[in-house]
Amino acid sequence: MGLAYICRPGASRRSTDGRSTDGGEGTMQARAQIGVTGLAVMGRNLARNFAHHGYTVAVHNRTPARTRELIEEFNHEGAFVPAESIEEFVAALERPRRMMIMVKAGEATDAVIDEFTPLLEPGDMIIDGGNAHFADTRRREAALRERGIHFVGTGVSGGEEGALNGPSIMPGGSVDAYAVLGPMLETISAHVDGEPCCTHIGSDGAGHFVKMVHNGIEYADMQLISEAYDLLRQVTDHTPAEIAEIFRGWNEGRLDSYLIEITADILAHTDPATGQPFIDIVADAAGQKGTGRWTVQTALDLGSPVTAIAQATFARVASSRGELRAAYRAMPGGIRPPVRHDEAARFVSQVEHALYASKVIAYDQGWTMIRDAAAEYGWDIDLGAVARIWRGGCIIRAAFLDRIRAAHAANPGLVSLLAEETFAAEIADAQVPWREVVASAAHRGVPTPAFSAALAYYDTLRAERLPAALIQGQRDYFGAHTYQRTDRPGTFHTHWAQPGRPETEV
Ligand SMILES: NC(=O)C1=CN([C@@H]2O[C@H](COP(=O)(O)OP(=O)(O)OC[C@H]3O[C@@H](n4cnc5c(N)ncnc54)[C@H](OP(=O)(O)O)[C@@H]3O)[C@@H](O)[C@H]2O)C=CC1
Ligand SMILES: O=C(CO)[C@H](O)[C@H](O)COP(=O)(O)O
Repeated sequence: MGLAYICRPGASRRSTDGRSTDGGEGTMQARAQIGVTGLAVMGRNLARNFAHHGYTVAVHNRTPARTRELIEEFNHEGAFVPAESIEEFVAALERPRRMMIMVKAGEATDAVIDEFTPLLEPGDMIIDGGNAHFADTRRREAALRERGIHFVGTGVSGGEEGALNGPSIMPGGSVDAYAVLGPMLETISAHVDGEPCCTHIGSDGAGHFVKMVHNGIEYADMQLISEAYDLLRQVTDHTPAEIAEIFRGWNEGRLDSYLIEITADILAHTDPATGQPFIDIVADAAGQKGTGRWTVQTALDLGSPVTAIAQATFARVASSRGELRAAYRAMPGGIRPPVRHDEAARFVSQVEHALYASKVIAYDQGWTMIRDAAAEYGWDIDLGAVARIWRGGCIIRAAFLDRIRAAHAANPGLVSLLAEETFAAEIADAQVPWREVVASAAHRGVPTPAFSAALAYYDTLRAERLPAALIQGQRDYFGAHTYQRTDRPGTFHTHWAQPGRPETEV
């Protein structure tokens, strides 16, 4: 037997924005302002979040047991309309229907869209809150637009806790759809300084693109923090608990962020089974679901040089290649001893500089990629607003995002954070310790792929002249691929095999 139209007594009177305001009318034919299908950790908590904000929420899951569990555990929290069939679910939604899909990204999303679409009507809205690839979102949006259905690919970040208490939300899709959905999504999002961590990112796949880059930056930030930990562990004699305290201190300053905060907690944790530091009993092979990999693949297509994000992604892959690590393990490593105890404090300060500078570079790379995609796909993305909505709710929330927001607000054409004077001054100030840390890591055989990539990126972009000239010469030599000259316009080829190596303009 289906469960639809059973709802918590008392949720039928609406405030002016459509939210339920009171109770007292008993069981009724429910009309939900929003529906959520897919009730695993994210969908379940987003449904509860909508309900906590006064919306009547239709809930559905392929396996009905999850729907029943939600109702058993949380029905008292708000107005839910449980549905065991897709027909019941669709019938429970007010028109235009607003349904959110929170299922495993990929084939499952297509399966759910195919199942539900025949039951929908022009003007209805499907919000895909999963971590979909933006190209899939563009395809789905175009197909559903043909049928008059709005498809709103929406990035959601914040994990289980954020979904419940306020995530960062990155909706794409049409302006018309956002006019209807925006107020609801903004209401359930995190808020910082009274502003919602939700904004319309741009048309079709822009929301999922920006969420993908968020995750790419997340990979870089996590790798940089992990490298900082590893340096403090291997180059000084600090214990994990002492390093936790160092991170707690950093969290009071310019590195203030969710990821630094949880890092301190993780490092301070003792494994109850062994009494060992938790960090020492976790296998050192990093997993991934794929959004970092998509970021790197897409960056190559766009020509966006996201080197720190790429190294962070490859570092996860390398950590999981046990057979390769076994083959390299016996090779010689560092050529310098750890720093002396009395030098440790100085080294800790240098690592803080290196971490901050590398982090600025990684975020800058992410913004470059978003700008490149906006140009490629015709998305009108407000780069300052992206920083604004990442200040709360999401995994990379950090105090310094407010400065990125302010930098873009002051200069909407900002090409790089290093073109903004306070960031430029900080990075200039950090460059000596940053170089010393990377050199120190190399001397001691501590792997710092993301620190090193960020520093190399900085040196690449500030260089007056790059060895790319030699690459052009090589390409012309073996493949007649031509080159440009520095002294006059045109495209040239040198006939390398001919006597006198004459040059022709092509
Ligand atoms: N977990 C996280 O921290 C975050 C996740 N996301 C994204 O949110 C989405 C949901 O994530 P999460 O809650 O972790 O759940 P999962 O990604 O683990 O997906 C499980 C859900 O997908 C449903 N599902 C799987 N295949 C199908 C199918 N063919 N047809 C219908 N339903 C199907 C499952 O239904 P059933 O119960 O019947 O198996 C279940 O409800 C994903 O796209 C994820 O990438 C986004 C941000 C953070
Ligand atoms: O989207 C998220 C947060 O923003 C998820 O936490 C993300 O799926 C984690 O990615 P991975 O498993 O690849 O580390």
